[in-house]
Amino acid sequence: MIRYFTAGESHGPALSAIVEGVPAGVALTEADINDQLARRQQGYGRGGRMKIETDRAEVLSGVRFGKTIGSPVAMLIRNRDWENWTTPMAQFEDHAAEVQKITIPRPGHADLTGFIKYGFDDIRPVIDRSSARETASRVAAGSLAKAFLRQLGIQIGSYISAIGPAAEAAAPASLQALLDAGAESLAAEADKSQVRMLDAEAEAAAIAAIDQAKTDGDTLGGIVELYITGVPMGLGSYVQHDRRLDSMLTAAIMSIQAIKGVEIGPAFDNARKPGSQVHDELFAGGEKGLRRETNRAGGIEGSMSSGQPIHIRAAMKPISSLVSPLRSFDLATLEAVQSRFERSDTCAVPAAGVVAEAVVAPVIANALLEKIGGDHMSEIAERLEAYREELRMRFGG
Ligand SMILES: Cc1cc2nc3c(=O)[nH]c(=O)nc-3n(C[C@H](O)[C@H](O)[C@H](O)COP(=O)(O)O)c2cc1C
Ligand SMILES: C=C(O[C@@H]1CC(C(=O)O)=C[C@@H](OP(=O)(O)O)[C@H]1O)C(=O)O
Repeated sequence: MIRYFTAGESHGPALSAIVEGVPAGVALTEADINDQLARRQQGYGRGGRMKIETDRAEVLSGVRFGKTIGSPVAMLIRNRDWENWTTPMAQFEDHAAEVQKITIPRPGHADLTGFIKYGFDDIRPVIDRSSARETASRVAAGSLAKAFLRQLGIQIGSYISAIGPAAEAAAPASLQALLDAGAESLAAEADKSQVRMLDAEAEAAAIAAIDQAKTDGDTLGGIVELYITGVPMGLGSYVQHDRRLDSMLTAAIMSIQAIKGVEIGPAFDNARKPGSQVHDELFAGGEKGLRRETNRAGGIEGSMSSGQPIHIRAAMKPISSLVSPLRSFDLATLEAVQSRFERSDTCAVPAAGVVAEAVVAPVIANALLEKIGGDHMSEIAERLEAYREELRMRFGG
């Protein structure tokens, strides 16, 4: 079972991750990790920090001769910005007297509640750990599970269907072909766009909306579309609440900073339709084998993978650090004041898509390992192939 922890402050010396339980024998290159980190840094509307950082993971353990060895993988991602923060974020020297305390919380961020919960007199430590800078560690961790899954024919990819107030773009005509080629083809296509959109008109509208938000000192959210292809039938289970694949996947995505809604397939649209227009009819036999000809369930039935692409949609709220201030108050004096601005992205929805890909990878990897077991790659690949073959023998395809 893959488990991981992250550590690191946004303006501390480095971020880190320890990933435990990656099977042995997973082929791994530095690019498998660093390309994902670079993708996470992209996106129109990101702030000044992304010009400072060029995230790269230093792998400290768990890999030998380009393959995992089953032991924990420790990774370090240095913060280039640290050199500008050695005084306000000093670990052992006490600079409290020289560093101005931050006492005005931003509405919508973790500032107010974190300050009170942890008993601080300065919001800085809240800002530094609640920051989505932490998602660089999660993307590094997820890239290991992604590599493991890729080598078993399971791919994860995402694109963005909405940014800001413009109507959500309908799924493009090319979507099915991209999914047939594997969800990483979908992601590669999305990565060609600065906003990771597949529709040229929607892309132009999103860029214009981000420019307008920037001019207005405002921020934007949007919608991530995530797909996982090649998932065999039967991962997860209906028998116990904590084994439900949909609940594990949505919890992982909901754990991403600023994600406030998650649905499997078009769940909210389905809720307004009769069952006859929602449920995917079942077919078997012939060259196509076991199948459904629609995928309105988003690839999950009975909390188990159905064998179809898993489709998850996630809503990201607008960034909460606004140049044009909102009303707040000073925690030191309780005086009503305007919120203060902290360097920030205007929109980070494209990056959130990359993070979503990373956080679901260990969930799928663990559900697969639970189903077929195995400690090393060839054992796992053999067992998965035997399972797929058994289904083909029984149902065709
Ligand atoms: C990739 C990414 C980048 C983000 N960048 C910013 C940012 O620059 N400024 C900001 O205020 N919030 C940013 N956020 C969102 C905050 O981290 C988040 O709103 C905050 O931690 C409070 O948590 P919550 O929104 O989940 O309640 C970003 C989120 C993600 C996923
Ligand atoms: C640093 C990253 O994102 C940060 C997420 C973030 C927040 O509040 O979540 C606030 C900003 O931090 P800073 O004040 O250092 O510019 C973003 O840049 C990153 O994604 O690597």
